[in-house]
Amino acid sequence: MTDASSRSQRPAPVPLTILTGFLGAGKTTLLNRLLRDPGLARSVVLINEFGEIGLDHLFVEKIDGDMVMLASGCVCCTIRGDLVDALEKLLRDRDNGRMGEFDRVIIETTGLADPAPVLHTLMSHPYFLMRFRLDGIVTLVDAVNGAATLQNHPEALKQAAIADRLVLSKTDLLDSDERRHAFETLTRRLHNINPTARLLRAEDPIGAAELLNAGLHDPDSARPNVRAWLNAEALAETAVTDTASTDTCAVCGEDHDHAHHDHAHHDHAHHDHGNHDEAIRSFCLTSAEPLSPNACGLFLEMLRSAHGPNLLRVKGLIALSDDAERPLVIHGVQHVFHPPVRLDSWPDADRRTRMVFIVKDLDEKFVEGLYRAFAGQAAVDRPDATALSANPLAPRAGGLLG
Ligand SMILES: Nc1nc2c(ncn2[C@@H]2O[C@H](COP(=O)(O)OP(=O)(O)OP(=O)(O)O)[C@@H](O)[C@H]2O)c(=O)[nH]1
Repeated sequence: MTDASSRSQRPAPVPLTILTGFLGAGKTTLLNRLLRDPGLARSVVLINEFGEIGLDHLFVEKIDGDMVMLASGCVCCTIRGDLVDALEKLLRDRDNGRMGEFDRVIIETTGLADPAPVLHTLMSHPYFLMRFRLDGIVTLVDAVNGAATLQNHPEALKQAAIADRLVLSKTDLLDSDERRHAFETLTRRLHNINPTARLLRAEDPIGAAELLNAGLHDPDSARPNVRAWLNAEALAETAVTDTASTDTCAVCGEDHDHAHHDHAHHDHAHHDHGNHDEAIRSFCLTSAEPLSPNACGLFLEMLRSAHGPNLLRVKGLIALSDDAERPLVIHGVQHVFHPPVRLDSWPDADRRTRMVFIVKDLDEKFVEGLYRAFAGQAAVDRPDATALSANPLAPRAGGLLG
């Protein structure tokens, strides 16, 4: 059999959605509603309920038709192997006709889960990379208790930071001015944490169309929908090939001359953006210059190996110099990156490299500087230039006494 014919017989990858949110945020309630949507009639749901099934049970137990319950423990750590086993079993059962066809898999994680390791499992398993495609991360946030949860539980903050869709549940309980005011603050805060995610209310008549299909693949067309997936428009852009540009700060909404604007001083010294989630920042780097494939690999590897834990999510479309007509799609969650995909052509007229970063405790200037260095655009940065000019021993025109 030729490569081409075996490829053509390979089943299309099944879209996989991760549904997360803190304990009691309303995941199961939303899921029950979603599953009534005829568009999701052929979905399989993997549920990981913390502590609900003892370890002496089978690691996967088929319950209630298309529901599969994962064993006790947290999907992000103790049963990551079980998640792999459960997904492999699903594929085997489907391929062998032991279970019906399914069009989608939804994993509902326990509220205590860090969703990143679940994504790592999917992004680094060679067989799953062929059989599944990550469709998106839907995170539920309780409109009443969400602020306190974000404050006290770092995993909840991370669930919000890496989401493609943020769904606010329990908005029907906003029955006082105090609660409504707190809710407005919460929505602003969520937007600051993750401006690229669509913010929705569970109370609204939202269904599969609004919540799902948040991935790179557009089910309505044969082409990837990179623009919607990146949603770079939601962020201020930092043009790394320009010497200066005026941008709108993603944190405070003010315009700045980027070359002279020090975010670190600006937003912490003058603005109160709320809470310790200020350490989470999102930004978009753009560049009109194609990057050599080697430089691109080194840039991503350096970023990943040195700052992996700080990269909550990285998505990008990169122009490469070996074939500037075929951009590269990158997608990383912390230190794990999906194998990069080379597109056949640009998705629209914008031929610039665009990389969206959601990071924690990582300075945008650092990432920008690193990109410049690999793109061969290294420049003396401003603090160093100031240090030089303020140093009486630094060489200058006219000599030391000049
Ligand atoms: N008023 C109101 N109650 C809700 C809403 N969504 C969920 N609830 C209630 O909140 C409680 C928790 O909802 P679940 O759907 O079980 O939440 P969960 O995130 O699956 O909970 P865990 O699995 O324990 O993490 C239940 O009593 C729901 O009835 C909502 O939009 N409005």
